Amino acid sequence: MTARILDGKAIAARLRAGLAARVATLSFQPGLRVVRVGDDPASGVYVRNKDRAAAEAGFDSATIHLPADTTEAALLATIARLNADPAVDGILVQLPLPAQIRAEAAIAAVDPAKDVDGFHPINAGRLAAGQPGLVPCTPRGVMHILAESGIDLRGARAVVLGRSQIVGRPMAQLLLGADCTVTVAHSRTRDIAAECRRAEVLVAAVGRAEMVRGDWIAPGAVVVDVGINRLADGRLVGDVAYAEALTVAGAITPVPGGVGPMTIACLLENTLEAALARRGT
Ligand SMILES: Nc1nc2c(c(=O)[nH]1)N[C@@H](CN(C=O)c1ccc(C(=O)N[C@@H](CCC(=O)O)C(=O)O)cc1)CN2
Repeated sequence: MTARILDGKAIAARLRAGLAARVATLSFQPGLRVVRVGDDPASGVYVRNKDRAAAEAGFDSATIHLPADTTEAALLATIARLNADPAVDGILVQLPLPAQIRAEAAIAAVDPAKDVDGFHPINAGRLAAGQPGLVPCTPRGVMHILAESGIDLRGARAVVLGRSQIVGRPMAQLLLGADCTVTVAHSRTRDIAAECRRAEVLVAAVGRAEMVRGDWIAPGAVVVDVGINRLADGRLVGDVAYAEALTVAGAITPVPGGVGPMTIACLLENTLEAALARRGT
């Protein structure tokens, strides 16, 4: 058996085209500002890709690039200025941040109505309470892939591997909201492989290259690989050993070309939503 490949790149392209068509009907351009601090090379690529995707879809997008020695107070002042700017609908602080800045302080400084990353505690709380709010882009992208691929989640046993604020926890909330029975497995879980083997839907978000082996996967399971790990030889791999998983899973997202492109498409979706809500349209 070879798993069906869930083509996130194609789904993201369709989502972006749909968003561009909606933006073209508006009397204003939704405004997005991405704040990058320092010179992390991977962040440079992601920020450029976000900026380009936003501009292509008709958003008013710009990156604010601050030096690596920026203080936390200076970053918070930049965020405060963007919070107060009526032309700005969405603010995103690219992670990781340099060591002298607490990510949680930067996240909490963003106006929740402009928090297009969905990381602010107010938006995280809304998601946990089942209330509408801005949802983190990567988990939102995973839900789009599953929906577009016709995967029935009602009553499914889902295992989320990883408990980060950015992916694991919101992912679990979204799957719960879609009527899955959800287990969150993490570094202290006693037998991770056994938990994964129980999954009909397995979402791997641990940030460890190829940690999930083929024999951790139940035959026919849907495997969503959120990991993006650059190996020493330059290859990009996920958290799942892809070649092994292909022979066991029923469906799988590749890396690259799976969840990653959805993160950027959902950032645009969040920005449009924030703009429509803020401007009362
Ligand atoms: N403020 C945020 N910081 C970070 C987030 C985030 O959602 N908000 N997520 C990641 C990085 N990220 C977006 O910022 C991101 C990572 C990867 C991709 C992507 O499209 N990956 C491609 C491969 C790209 C490559 O060749 O390197 C793929 O998977 O096909 C998009 C966005 C951490 N920081």
